[in-house]
Amino acid sequence: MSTNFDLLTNVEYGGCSAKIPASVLESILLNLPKVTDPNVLVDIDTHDDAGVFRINEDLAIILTTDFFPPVCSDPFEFGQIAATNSLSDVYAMGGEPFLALNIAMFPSSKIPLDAYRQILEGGASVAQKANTIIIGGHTIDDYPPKYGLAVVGRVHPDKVITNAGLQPGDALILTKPLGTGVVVAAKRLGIVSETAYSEALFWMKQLNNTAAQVMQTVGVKGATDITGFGLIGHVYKMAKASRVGVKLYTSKIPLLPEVYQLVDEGCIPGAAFRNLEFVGGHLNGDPNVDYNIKMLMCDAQTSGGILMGVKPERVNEALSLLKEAGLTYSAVVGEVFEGDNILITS
Ligand SMILES: Nc1ncnc2c1ncn2[C@@H]1O[C@H](COP(=O)(O)OP(=O)(O)OP(=O)(O)O)[C@@H](O)[C@H]1O
Ligand SMILES: [Mg+2]
Repeated sequence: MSTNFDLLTNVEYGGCSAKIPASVLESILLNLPKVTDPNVLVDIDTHDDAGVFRINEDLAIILTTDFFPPVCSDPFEFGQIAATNSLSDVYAMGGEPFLALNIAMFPSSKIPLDAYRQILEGGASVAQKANTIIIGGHTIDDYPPKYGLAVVGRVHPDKVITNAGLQPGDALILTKPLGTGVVVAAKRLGIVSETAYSEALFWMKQLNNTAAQVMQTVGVKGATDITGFGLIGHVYKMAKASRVGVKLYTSKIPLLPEVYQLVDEGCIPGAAFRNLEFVGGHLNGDPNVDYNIKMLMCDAQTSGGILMGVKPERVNEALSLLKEAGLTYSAVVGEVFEGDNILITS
């Protein structure tokens, strides 16, 4: 029998907005022992999406894990979104996932067990779509529930895409609309329409697989997926790792339906303010910049799109391929320059 248990009644904040603030994470990771193995192509030094290890001259493996509390009411959809988000870090590095483990925390005495079954089924359905085999997992009794995957992917060692690979002159393309954090907060408050909520869920369930293929086709070297630190936070991390400056255009940012109005009415989740604080003095905004869009650029995304640096001569090709693949909101949202600041202009 299937139960209809509303997971959102059980969490204060879910999805990638449950991550600890980026500045706190950075200060903790600084103290971990340094990695010296020459086969480690990417480690935590550059705060990238996943670790990459070279097996031989034709193969490197990508390893990543992500899990979080519910971001939507329906258990099956939560499983789908959490799995899509976990797989995303492999795609962001230009790879193809193929193996995974379930990682789950579930309060077996507080929530009907059937909801757990549905979460795992949602995850399994996405893994299947991504040609990824789930070969095991781990479950802890814990409240609130949390779910995600540990994923192994593969990539050619010369085709690894990193957050340190942006080059001055690159155009920045974003593949999904922003505002999932705002929509989920508004859903809890009962102030978002069912249509806008469904649209947010639709985008959180879209795999970043086609974006990864397009990146390889047009020779992208620098990319990341936009998640808990928001567009601004992830751009700042990329700019720092790539030693470049980035300019973002508020008028070009793709947004989910209703989110501009919701932010205008004051529906701004706390994570957005933490992300703005993280970038702090490195952000130089045009004083006339639209405040609501600036806050949406800070909104913590769950299972967000890929932000990729594309050579100007390949931009039209990349945009057509992304749109043909159904990523209809894909747009150039900024550009990379020699420097070290994040500029926001209209
Ligand atoms: N407990 C930890 N131990 C070691 N490294 C960590 C730990 N937590 C995070 N990291 C590292 O910090 C960096 C940033 O982590 P974060 O989870 O923000 O990246 P991410 O997986 O791309 O996020 P998202 O899944 O939201 O896209 C990564 O290099 C990650 O491996
Ligand atoms: Mg990531």
